[in-house]
Amino acid sequence: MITLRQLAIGYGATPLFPPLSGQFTAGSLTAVVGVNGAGKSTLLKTFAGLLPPLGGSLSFSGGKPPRRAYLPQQAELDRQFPIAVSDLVAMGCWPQSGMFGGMNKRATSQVNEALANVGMSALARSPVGELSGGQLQRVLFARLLVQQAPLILLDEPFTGIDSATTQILLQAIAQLHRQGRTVIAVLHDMSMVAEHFPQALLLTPQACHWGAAERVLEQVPRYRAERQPDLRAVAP
Ligand SMILES: Nc1ncnc2c1ncn2[C@@H]1O[C@H](COP(=O)(O)OP(=O)(O)OP(=O)(O)O)[C@@H](O)[C@H]1O
Repeated sequence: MITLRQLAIGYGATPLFPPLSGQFTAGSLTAVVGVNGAGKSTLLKTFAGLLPPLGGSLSFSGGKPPRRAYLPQQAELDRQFPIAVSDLVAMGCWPQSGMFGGMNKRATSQVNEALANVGMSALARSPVGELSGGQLQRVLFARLLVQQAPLILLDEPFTGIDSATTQILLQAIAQLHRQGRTVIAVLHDMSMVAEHFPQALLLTPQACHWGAAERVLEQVPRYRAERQPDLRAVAP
């Protein structure tokens, strides 16, 4: 679905990591990992069409970019915007209905279903400004669900989020995967990657590693070190 050919990204003349080539196949579920500043968010912004590549190319099957649902890091969102929870979620219907298309029955039931999926039905009429960080993240996920985009881009969706919300959002991601969406998520928790993500892409300034998550994670020193005690435990 997305083919990278010698893709170079960054903000100045120097790319953040070596040119990247490969493919995100349709329906794949990939975690993007790497240390702080490796370029994970920048890569996602490039996929979202918010930043042009410095070099190489990014192409999509079908010739043009598919509809993309992009969830940026929470810090980049304006919490003070005066809007109710259900209206924020309904904004996810705009790509299909148009901004002034109004909410038909189908869109309304999509919004209600998405809020139920993330356990937020009871707060549908609450102002967004009154939500906790975890509640806000659930609502933003509900907005993402109603977008029904074939390509989903998630930037650190679990950072600073309580464990109950994390479990709900992991289930929502698994559901998107079962529906055949292509999901690319920036993550910091390597155990979570190992458990829930079949594919991984590790970015470092020296080299990028891309493929089956268990093999890619072997390249992460911190993850290898954490697993050493387990390996010793099963050794004869
Ligand atoms: N708008 C910008 N202009 C110039 N440089 C930027 C800009 N945004 C980020 N950078 C720099 O680009 C590099 C990569 O940033 P990016 O946010 O993509 O890293 P990251 O891997 O997502 O890090 P983190 O895990 O801390 O979120 C960093 O050195 C950062 O300082």
